Amino acid sequence: MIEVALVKRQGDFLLEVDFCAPADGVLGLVGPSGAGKSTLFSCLAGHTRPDAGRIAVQGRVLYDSAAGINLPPARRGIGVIFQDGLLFPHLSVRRNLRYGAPRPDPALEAQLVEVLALGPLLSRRPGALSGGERQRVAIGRALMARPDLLLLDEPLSALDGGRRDEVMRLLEELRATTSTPMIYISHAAEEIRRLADSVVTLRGGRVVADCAAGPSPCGGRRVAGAVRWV
Ligand SMILES: Nc1ncnc2c1ncn2[C@@H]1O[C@H](COP(=O)(O)OP(=O)(O)OP(=O)(O)O)[C@@H](O)[C@H]1O
Repeated sequence: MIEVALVKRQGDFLLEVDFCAPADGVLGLVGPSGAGKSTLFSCLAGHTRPDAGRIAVQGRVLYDSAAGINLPPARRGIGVIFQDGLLFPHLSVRRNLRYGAPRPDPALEAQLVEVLALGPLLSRRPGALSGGERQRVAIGRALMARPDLLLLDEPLSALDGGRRDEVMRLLEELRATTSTPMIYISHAAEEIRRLADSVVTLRGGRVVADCAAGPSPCGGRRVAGAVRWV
């Protein structure tokens, strides 16, 4: 279960959300520009400290203002992937991948190289990769840490049509083959339709309960009405 209840003020903007979602599959996070998606992501990843609230993933508390808990990003077990697949430019693909792992993990590395088709790229540096290839490496590096949760912030938006489709197919394959839950921000309805198992819609810093609810994964304790099971 992914449990999120938090308040964060930024200037005139107030993010105030309270929802839960199953910790498997893909949760789509959608909403118009300025709705607070990136702010919520940043709070989940630990880059922004909420004013109050609680965040837990699989029962593990990452942030709890009442209990004085605020784990730093590196201890949250969360992998983050941004639009432009930030990689270390001076390291080879192989070393970028290994950088993600807290300790050597040859079995996982081999699996990811296979699934992400990185074999021919391993000795290249990021400057010699296409956008889609860079994004595949970024996904691999995040997964090398065996995260409890993967956050993807518009991972396809910097890619052209062909590359976008290539990485989308890969994400579909990952959803089917790994047990790592993902939260996926996108403006593209098509991406959400293909990838997301459930959806949270943000508007003006709040979760909008605009869809019929299925059974609540947390016993109706939270605003299950805000989560649409697609
Ligand atoms: N440091 C800041 N200080 C004041 N306001 C901020 C700050 N950072 C973001 N905001 C405001 O918070 C609101 C939410 O921004 P956020 O980036 O989370 O939205 P978003 O849904 O991710 O938008 P987009 O889809 O355009 O990326 C916006 O109104 C933004 O102007």
